[in-house]
Amino acid sequence: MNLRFTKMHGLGNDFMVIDGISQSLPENGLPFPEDEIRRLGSRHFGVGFDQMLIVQPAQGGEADFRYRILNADGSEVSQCGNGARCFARFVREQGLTDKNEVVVETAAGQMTLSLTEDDQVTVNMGAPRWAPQDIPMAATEEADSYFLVSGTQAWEVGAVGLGNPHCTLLVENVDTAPVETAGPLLESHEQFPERVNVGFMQVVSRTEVRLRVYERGAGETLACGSGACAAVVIGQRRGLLDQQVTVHLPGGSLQIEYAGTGGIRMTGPASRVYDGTIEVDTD
Ligand SMILES: N[C@@H](CCC[C@H](N)C(=O)O)C(=O)O
Repeated sequence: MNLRFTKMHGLGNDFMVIDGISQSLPENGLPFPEDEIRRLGSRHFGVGFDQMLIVQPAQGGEADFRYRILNADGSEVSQCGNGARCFARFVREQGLTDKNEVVVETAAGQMTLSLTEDDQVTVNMGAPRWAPQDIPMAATEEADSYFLVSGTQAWEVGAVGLGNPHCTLLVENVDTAPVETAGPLLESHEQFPERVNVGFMQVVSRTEVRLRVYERGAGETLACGSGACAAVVIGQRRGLLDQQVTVHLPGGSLQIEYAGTGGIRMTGPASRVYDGTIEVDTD
């Protein structure tokens, strides 16, 4: 069987997007087994992506759609900020909706996505969850920062749940931050039972930061939307940042706004790269 897909990206965080509304998928909603997702995610042996996104009909309530997110290592997760913007553009361009405001359900709950006239997408990412059990993280009580120890190394991080787990370290300069070495150690640190996305944030001013993210299940990406939201609310909690912050990532910039209550708003672009077809083994 042939399956159509669209390659998209949000600031270089790239996705293989599959329309599971106009194409029929297996009963579990997943067109590929985990090892095949890993192969397709490979930049040498497959399509190459950070995450695969699967668009499905909503299961109920007031949502317009449901979408599922799979990391390049095949693990299924509940939140993806850049993916949400690409998802919104995808359902409009595929003609699956004519709405400019789309409500989508994910395993993390409902989100509202708004397509703006200047071709940007704003996502209400929901409220930050600080309680350790909601991140989830092993810690006796909620704190502004936590010390994580691994062997002879220790790091001070802020941690927050946004439907997926994040921790963020403050660094002097993101260009020289130990992303390739500390990233994997912290991603699977024992205090994060579901692993964690690891952000390295350089505060430039109260309204501007630079950020690199070592993503759970994907390694360092050119941008991480939920990581940008996490870094901003962690910086705000420490009194370092204002309500509106521009986050510069290797792939480009996002605008993040959080007033201390309600949801975090993230605004940025979403781009289509190409449409393709792939043969799926149905045996
Ligand atoms: N790139 C994403 C986050 C994707 C999921 C993440 N790797 C996880 O495992 O939680 C974003 O833009 O938020």
